[in-house]
Amino acid sequence: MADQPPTAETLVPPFRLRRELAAQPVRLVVALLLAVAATAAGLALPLLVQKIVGDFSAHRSLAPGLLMMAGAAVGGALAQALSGFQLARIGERMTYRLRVGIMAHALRLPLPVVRARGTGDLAARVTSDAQLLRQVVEVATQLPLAALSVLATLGVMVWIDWVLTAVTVAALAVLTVLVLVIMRRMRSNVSGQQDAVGRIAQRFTANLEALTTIKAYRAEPVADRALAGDAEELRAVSLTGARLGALVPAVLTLGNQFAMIAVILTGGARLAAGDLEVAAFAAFLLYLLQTVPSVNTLATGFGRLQAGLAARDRCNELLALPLEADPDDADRTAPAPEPDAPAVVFRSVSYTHAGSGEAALRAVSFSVPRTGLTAVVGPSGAGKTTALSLVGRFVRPSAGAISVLGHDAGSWPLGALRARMAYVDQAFTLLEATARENLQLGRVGPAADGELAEALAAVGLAEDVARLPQGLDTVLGRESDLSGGQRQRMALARALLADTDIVLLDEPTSQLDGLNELRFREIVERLARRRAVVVVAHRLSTVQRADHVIMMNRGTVVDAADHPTLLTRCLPYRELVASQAGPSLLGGR
Ligand SMILES: Nc1ncnc2c1ncn2[C@@H]1O[C@H](COP(=O)(O)OP(=O)(O)OP(=O)(O)O)[C@@H](O)[C@H]1O
Repeated sequence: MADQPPTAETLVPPFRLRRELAAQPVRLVVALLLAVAATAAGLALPLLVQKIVGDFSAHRSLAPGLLMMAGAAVGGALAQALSGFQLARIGERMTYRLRVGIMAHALRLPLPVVRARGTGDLAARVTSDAQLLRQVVEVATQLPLAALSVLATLGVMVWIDWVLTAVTVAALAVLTVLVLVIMRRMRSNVSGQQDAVGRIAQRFTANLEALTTIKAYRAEPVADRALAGDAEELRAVSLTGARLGALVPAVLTLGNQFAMIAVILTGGARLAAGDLEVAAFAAFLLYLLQTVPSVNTLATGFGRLQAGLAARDRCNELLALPLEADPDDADRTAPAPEPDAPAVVFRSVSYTHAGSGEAALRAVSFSVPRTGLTAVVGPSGAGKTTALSLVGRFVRPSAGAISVLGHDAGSWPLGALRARMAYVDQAFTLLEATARENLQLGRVGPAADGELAEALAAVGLAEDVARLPQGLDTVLGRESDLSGGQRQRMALARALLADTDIVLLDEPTSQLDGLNELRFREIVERLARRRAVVVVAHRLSTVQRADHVIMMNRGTVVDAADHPTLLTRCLPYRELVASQAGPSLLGGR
């Protein structure tokens, strides 16, 4: 069903890190055990060094100690690599689920929300935010292990010499406080950086989409300036982040040096006093050196965790946006169309576009018969496209009621409502998919080749499609594209094949030549014999043949009747027709 996300594997919002990590328990436990083994091998090394130094002093054989050391080193490295790979698999699965989940969610958001957010910004969540979140998997497992390693090392160090350990702990405590203060500020900075990335992506995508116009008007410098402004914003916020980030290794180095000097001075004094042996001091120093990477992992890991959590919040903010379908849609069954009810009825419908101060439709009422051609006419900005959007429930009325096939539009599950309609928009949009796939959008089952050929012939596209490099299986949109008029006819063929009760056509003849306009009229007349065809029309040739004409102006319905009646009784309609056709056409059909 069209309203369902693509696979059972997809995410149920909100995105929860712990749930994702726990989704593959065996793999996670194996990864953790391998990481523990690698850490243990690392911890054993200084003890083995201590043993070798002791064996050397006591003139015992060094071979067993050296063999054990080599085994611990190689085994530890192997365990670390395997653990990393298992974690990567968990991370990739999680990122896959997040990406698919975000994309599925974004496709199901209301159109005005998607427009307001911008395509580039939404794309940034799937690309850079998901990537940032990906690294959290390693970090989330590295952090406890690093903490464990530091604690275990400290334990062994206490066992070797508690005084030196106390000195080390004091130095590390100062270090930790400083790093934590920096990390807290990094999270909000990462969020700011990702917002800025989204803004750049948004403007860049919009500019690429408008590239023909930009080139035609030599507007590259204007676009450059705006893009450079966005890039500058990102640079500024990233620099603040870089300043914070650069502080971390500096503080770490300082802290480590401080700890080392304090330990060497204290250890030297204790050696001189005879309270510490050389072998124990050597082992202690090795352990101290070994805590350095773990402490570094802890500090940088917290930084990456903050970045990942900021990205998670941004992803969850998107996933929390309500979908356009009602939450109970899945549980509702579609009503059966009332046999004698009109196709569409508007009762006092008003609508104001988000962000617009003025209503696009004001208390609009009209009815579209179950079969026949209904033309919606009126000057530019009258509200014709808005009315069509309300029928398709791309937007919902601010006031009033819309009924479709005898039932309140709200009582239809969204997917079932749209399955009753074919829609040809002003842009004659084609998906980046094969001609065959484009033609079959909205169909429940695949169409046979004969059926496709018939639809293409009806719109005069059979030869054009045959000339494509792979015919019906040519991917449209990039190298192989169609002309504006061909796209328009493709969209019409799609509407023909969809076989729905209602066909909504928004200015479908604007790019058709004389012959194809004639074809279009024939198709519309054929369709209108069995279905309700609503055409937003500017061309008189379409309007004159309509069974029913709805005249709109400034968001209201001025009058509705057939063409001859409107000509006689509706002055704005007469004026509209006269402005397009001249007085000679005012005579009627
Ligand atoms: N996305 C939008 N956001 C804000 N206002 C909008 C939006 N789309 C349309 N409008 C406004 O709503 C009003 C009706 O627009 P609509 O596109 O429905 O008119 P129309 O009759 O189809 O015009 P045209 O014949 O020029 O296509 C206009 O004043 C327009 O400026």
